[in-house]
Amino acid sequence: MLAVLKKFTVNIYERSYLYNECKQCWRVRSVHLGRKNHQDFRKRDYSSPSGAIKSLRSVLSPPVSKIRNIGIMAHIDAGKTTTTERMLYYSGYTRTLGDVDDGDTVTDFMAEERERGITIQSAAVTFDWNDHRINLIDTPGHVDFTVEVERSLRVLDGAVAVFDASAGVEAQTLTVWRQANKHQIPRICFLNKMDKTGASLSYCIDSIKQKLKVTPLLLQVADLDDEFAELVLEDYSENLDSLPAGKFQAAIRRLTLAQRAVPVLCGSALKNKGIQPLLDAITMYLPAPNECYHDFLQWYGNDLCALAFKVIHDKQRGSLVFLRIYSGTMKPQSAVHNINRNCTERMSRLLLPFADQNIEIPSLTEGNIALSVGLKQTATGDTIVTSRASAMAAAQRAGRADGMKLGASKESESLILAGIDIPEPVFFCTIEPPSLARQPDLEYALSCLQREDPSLKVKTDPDSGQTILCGMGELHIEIVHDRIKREYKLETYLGPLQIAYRETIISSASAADTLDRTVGDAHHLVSVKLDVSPLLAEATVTTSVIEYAQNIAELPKDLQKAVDNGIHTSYLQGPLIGFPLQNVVVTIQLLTIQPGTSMTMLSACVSRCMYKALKKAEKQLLEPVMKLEITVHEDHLNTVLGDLAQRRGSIHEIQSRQDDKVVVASVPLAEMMGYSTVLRTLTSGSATFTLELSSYEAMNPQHQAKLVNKMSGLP
Ligand SMILES: Nc1nc2c(ncn2[C@@H]2O[C@H](COP(=O)(O)OP(=O)(O)OP(=O)(O)O)[C@@H](O)[C@H]2O)c(=O)[nH]1
Repeated sequence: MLAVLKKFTVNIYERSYLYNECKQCWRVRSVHLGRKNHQDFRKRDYSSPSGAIKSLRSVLSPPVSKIRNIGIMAHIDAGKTTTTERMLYYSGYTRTLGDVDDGDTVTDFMAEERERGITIQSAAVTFDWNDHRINLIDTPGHVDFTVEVERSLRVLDGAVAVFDASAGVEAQTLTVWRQANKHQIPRICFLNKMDKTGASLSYCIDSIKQKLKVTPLLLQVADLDDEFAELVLEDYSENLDSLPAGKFQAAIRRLTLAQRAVPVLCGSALKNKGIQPLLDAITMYLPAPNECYHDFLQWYGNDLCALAFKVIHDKQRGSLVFLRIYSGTMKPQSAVHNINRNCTERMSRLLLPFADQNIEIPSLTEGNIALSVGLKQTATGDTIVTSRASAMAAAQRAGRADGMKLGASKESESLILAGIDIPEPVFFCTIEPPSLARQPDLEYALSCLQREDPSLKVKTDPDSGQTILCGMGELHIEIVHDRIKREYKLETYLGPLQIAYRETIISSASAADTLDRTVGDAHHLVSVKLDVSPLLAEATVTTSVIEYAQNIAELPKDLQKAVDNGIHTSYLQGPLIGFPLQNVVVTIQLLTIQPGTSMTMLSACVSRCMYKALKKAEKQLLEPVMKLEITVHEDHLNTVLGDLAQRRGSIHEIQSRQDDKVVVASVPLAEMMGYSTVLRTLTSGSATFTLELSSYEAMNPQHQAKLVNKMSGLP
């Protein structure tokens, strides 16, 4: 069987191979469709949906083996939204074909998405295909929203990677692909835009092999090439019986689930080509929820365990929480327990995001995606169970399973389903309401948005008291600003966009400090001596690292916490221009506290002492350096490279992609402000780029001095 399957991976230009492949492709489909002769296959109409719109009454919980929780992931503009719209249309649940260019798609439902033509939030959509329930999660392609992608990947059992067939594997696809590898998600590839000039099957297959390092199984050629399909179906039809198609299908499924190979299909969503075979492939090759192993399921048995993977705020219904149910049953009008927030709250209604409507349902079982109404505290990434008691019981089982006695907090930690890696924001700016009286409205809007989007951080400037918005990119912050205006009817003012620098030290220093203060009747006296030194670690450490000299006896917990707090406070504001520290280790050499001294005074003294030590050390400013990938026509290459040189950019590689060049470079973020406009002007709008945080790197002394002067208000 494997020997035969290998034919899928050999030179795709060989006619004999192509014949074999189409033959098998046809066989797989004919078995799947339950059609026994070629005539039937040819009659299948791939250009219009089957029958009238389906009755939504048929929406009941299907058997778990018939559920597919699938994500669509890709580079920006590869056609995810168009593909999703076509799937809904062909599944028979929507009557009209939505179009991103006309702004009337089902999944891009936020106003910003419809206007900008990009997908910002992953929206779950449910529909049925060939007796299977498909829960489809559309994920955004823009690099500012990688957290959205990660969040949706967490709850998927399989994924479809959509490619622009004229571009092959692009930067963002690679990022999302790696994220999918991390979650071990079986995938199939859909080479979209085959209708486009410059679309190349061979180029895409090569780039999938080279960049994604996977074995592609090409499953579909015949559907796109009528002449070739005719050859296979008519002239060679007598020779098709050598291999049972069911075995082929099973082998492809095994390879896909084991992630040893990736089925590749092609089509054109815009021209309605290849969507039905893609839906067939999703049901045939991607796994059902009960085929995916999750460690924690053994602890819950039949109890409810679900993960909140998305929160949206609806004006009428309040917050709507998308949940992936891993075990048990969810019912409306019931209380559920949130392990992360240690609170119990009531779910009023349970909905199924079915096609373009939300359908009220009496219950939903494991493997499904539900939309709940009424949960007021649950945020993205929270774990939901039946009750506090069931969480405790599961925690005990988890403890027993590990064969060790776990502390209470450790037990509950082990029950929180794996969280999402949230990268540190690189941009920030102040945000102000139109008047002081509207400050509470702003705080409310920001707290709702943060519940939806964990990559959005909100802080208060300790000196000015201003609210600071921290985000993943210019677009991210711009969209938050737009949403506050649109959804919360609040006109806010953003300060200039600033870069989140970091600080570190490159030499050690020591300091001592004593705080002696009487407040009312209480006398507080504390003395501290400590050293700060650079932490020589390969990885970046942004949390405080504290060590105690050997002569210091183990501190009681409350004292230790007060010391931690003091150091943490200094860590948040470095000595140069007040940016957070990284890679600094603090060693407490001496600590004496008079009984009766408050913990706040202890923290204040430690913090002040650390600041003194940091001031003495040699300081270094670190700036975010981005990985930049620009796709540009070769005519504009030199102009783009010249411009990059002026931006302190280092070029790593220039790849050829047909008539285009792909420039891979690293550039300090400070040089990339407003780059999209500049690039558009330089290349007459023909180039595209992606930007992603690569690392924080030391600034050279001149740039550092210039920035420090600027930030300190010096000429
Ligand atoms: N020629 C051609 N264009 C397509 C095809 N599919 C989508 N497009 C166009 O490509 C553009 C992007 O399509 P979308 O469906 O919004 O892509 P997306 O991947 O969802 O984009 P983001 O949500 O921004 O990441 C639109 O202008 C579509 O009309 C196709 O098969 N052929």
